Amino acid sequence: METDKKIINVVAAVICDNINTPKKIFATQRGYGEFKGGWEFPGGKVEEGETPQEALKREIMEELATEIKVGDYIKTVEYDYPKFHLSMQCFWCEVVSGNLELKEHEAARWLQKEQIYEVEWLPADVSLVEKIRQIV
Ligand SMILES: Nc1nc2c([nH]c(=O)n2[C@H]2C[C@H](O)[C@@H](COP(=O)(O)OP(=O)(O)OP(=O)(O)O)O2)c(=O)[nH]1
Repeated sequence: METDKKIINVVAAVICDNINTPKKIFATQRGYGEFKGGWEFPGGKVEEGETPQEALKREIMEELATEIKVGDYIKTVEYDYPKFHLSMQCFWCEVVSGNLELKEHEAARWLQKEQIYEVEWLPADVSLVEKIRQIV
């Protein structure tokens, strides 16, 4: 990793049907910006003073108008994009209330194990997706 590169700290929610026995995961397609059209796990940048869990709950409420429960930590993705270094903490999550309305995203899909590579994941997500595929 280049030392002069900006580090962006992000949290991502792997929203699943059931946190104890996940069989389906919720993927979203970015609706704007540099990575528009790429598929990801909803989430975003952690703000100062927030825990990762607080950041995730805030982001999912903003992006999907949905309240989530944040469960176990999955992994932290470290990925060097040309313009920044991404450090992304990922957690299993479950819907508590709300309907996963797409406020910012272009599209969304619930994916089962065998469908997981049907969408074009952002480059940073590939290692996470592989780990999840071994679990669901
Ligand atoms: N939320 C999320 N971001 C991801 C994933 N994979 C990945 O490379 N990213 C990148 C895309 C963005 O550069 C960054 C997330 O920041 P963000 O969601 O706040 O995105 P943004 O650039 O639209 O920020 P902003 O305009 O809202 O400030 O991390 C992922 O699975 N989920």
